[in-house]
This record gives sequence, C-alpha cells and structure tokens, in this order.
Amino acid sequence: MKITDIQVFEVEAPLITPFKTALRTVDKINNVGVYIYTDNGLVGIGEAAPTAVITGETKDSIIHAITHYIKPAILGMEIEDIAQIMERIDKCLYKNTSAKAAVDIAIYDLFAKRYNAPLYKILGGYRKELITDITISVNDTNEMVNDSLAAVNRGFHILKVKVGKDPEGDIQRVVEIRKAVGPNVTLRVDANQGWSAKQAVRIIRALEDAGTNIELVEQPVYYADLEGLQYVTMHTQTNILADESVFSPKDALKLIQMRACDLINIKLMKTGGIYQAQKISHIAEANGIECMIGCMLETKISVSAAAHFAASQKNITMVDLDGPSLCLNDPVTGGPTFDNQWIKMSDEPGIGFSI
Ligand SMILES: C[C@H](N)C(=O)N[C@@H](CCC(=O)O)C(=O)O
Ligand SMILES: [Mg+2]
Repeated sequence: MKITDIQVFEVEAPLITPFKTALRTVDKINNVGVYIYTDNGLVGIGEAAPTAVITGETKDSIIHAITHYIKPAILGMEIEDIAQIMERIDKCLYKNTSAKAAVDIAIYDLFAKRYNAPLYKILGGYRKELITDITISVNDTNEMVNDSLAAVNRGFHILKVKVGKDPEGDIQRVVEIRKAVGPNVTLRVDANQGWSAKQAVRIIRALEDAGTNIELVEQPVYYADLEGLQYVTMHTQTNILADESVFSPKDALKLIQMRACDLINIKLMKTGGIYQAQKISHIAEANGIECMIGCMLETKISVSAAAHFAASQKNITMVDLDGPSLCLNDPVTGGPTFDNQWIKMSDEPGIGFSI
C-alpha cells in the first residue's frame, strides 16, 4: 500500500474557557491537520499542535516542514515498511517534533487500517479504557477553586492544577483547592518550569507539611535545568514528573541515569509521534519509572492517537488527555469516546474516525 499524496488542512476548535499556564494563554485551538492518501484508497489522518513556547514550532513552520521536507522524504513508500518510513521522517530534518508527530500518527492510522485492526491492538492492546485528568488553568485562588469544583461536578476525579506564574501565591492556591474539593480528589500540580529549584523545594515541602496530599509535581523548573530538577527530586518526598525536559528517548535515559525525576510525561508532540514514544515508555519501564501520557492543546484527532498509544502500554499509568474536554466541539466523528474523565477505545480499524 503506497503513499500517493500528503495534504495539510486547518484544524480549528474554540476552547470552553481560556487555557492559562505559566508559559502561555490560549483562547482557541488553531492546529494543522494532515491527510495521507494511498494507492488502495485508504486515507490516514494526523494533527500537529503549534506550541512555540515548548517545541519551538509555529503553524507556518509545521506546514513548511511537512510540505517541503517530510512529504518528499516518504512519498511512494509502502505503509507496511513502517520502521523505514519512521527513519526517513526522523532524518529528513532536525527537531520539528509536532510536524513529525502529525505524519507519524497518520501513518500509524493507515498501518492499523491496512491490517483491519484498531490501532491500540496493533500496538499491544493492554487496556480498553483510560481515566484522564482535567486541567485547572492558573488564575487567582478563588477562580481556581471555582473551576476545580466545576470540574469535579462535571465528573472528573483527577485535577491537574496549573501554577508557576506567581510562585508566592502557589501554596495558597493548592491548599484552598484541596480544602474545597476534599480528600477524595487526586491533585496533580504542573508548574510548567515556573519555579527555581530552591523555590520548588520550599513550595513542595510546604504543600507536604500542609497535608495537601499531591500525587505529583510536574516540571517544577526550567526545562534545561536538569541539575535543578535532580535537586528538587532529591530534596522532596512528592513524586516529580519530567515534562518539558523530556522530548526524546535519549533525554529520558539521561534523566533516569541522573535520577532527576520519578516519573516521565510522554507527549506525541514532543517525541515526534508514536514510534519514538514507544521507546521512551519501554526505557522507562525497564528502569522502573512509570509514565504519563500527555497532550498539548490538541483536538480529538491527535489526542485519540495518544489514547490508542496509552491503551497499548502497561507502563502508562497516568493520563492527561483532556484536549477534547477543553474544546467546545470536535473536528472529527468516531474513534475513542471522550465522556468527561472516561476515554473508551472503539474497535474500528485504525484510530477509528469516519473520513
Ligand atoms: C492540555 C494538557 N493538560 C497540558 O496541560 N499540556 C501541557 C501544556 C500544553 C500547552 O501549553 O499547550 C503541559 O504542560 O502538560
Ligand atoms: Mg506539563
């Protein structure tokens, strides 16, 4: 089954409320979709999210990378030769991981369709259901408490609380959220690089002393400050999850060897897709490090691919695939169902969309 054409298209989805982290504020998803066409009529679909502050990519850079580098590198190749396709995608240009992810996802969609099986089964088929958290954007304490209560009322039992924009107020934010939601809601805290290593240790210890029972703290320090991340991991009891510090399998191996984190967040937009994501999951599993599957501001298209990947991996024990729950509507129909915290895999071939 040969690749005959690759086309990009615009993916737009309004958000229910603005998404705010220590790194950025976004009102609307404006992503790049990819269709890959084949000589037997099957079409694969993928999506890239331009997250300039994390991957360095913009919408224009993604379109350029796909059209002028990735497409010429793989046009005419056989979908069955997936490892060779992935090698060409990896080598045709440096970084540009979201552009690569969009194409990788569409290739995997086709690969699973070629064998008439749902993608998660082709990848390993470990489970059929996932439970995702939902993000609470960073705002003033009252607004975050109200948003947390609203999320719990919507049916979410795991909240990912964004902090790191105003370190001095972050202890109060988390303490008040814990008081409001009670002890049975799981709280994850994501600083998106907003603290220094010493600030992080002080804040996390204060949260421990206040009995907030935080499941994990995600990316407390600047992505390149690996020694800082190691310092925080060694000087706190709470599990530290590396996010922006880990893009590649090599990054994961380095942090594991340094003992700089307890957990790793895998996102297809950072790894360049499922092929490299599998390697990180396996390296981490072999070293006793559990992984989260995460997403950027992505719609149901690429988040569904991430769900298939997560469902296939025993070592993915935490799920942050709330993209579709943050959107007012989905750009595609079919595929896994996203019903508040529940993500349920469908048994349609590939990712499962009606294209
Ligand atoms: C959307 C998801 N819950 C999330 O928080 N992802 C990122 C930030 C993504 C972005 O800025 O688009 C994270 O830091 O985990
Ligand atoms: Mg994060």
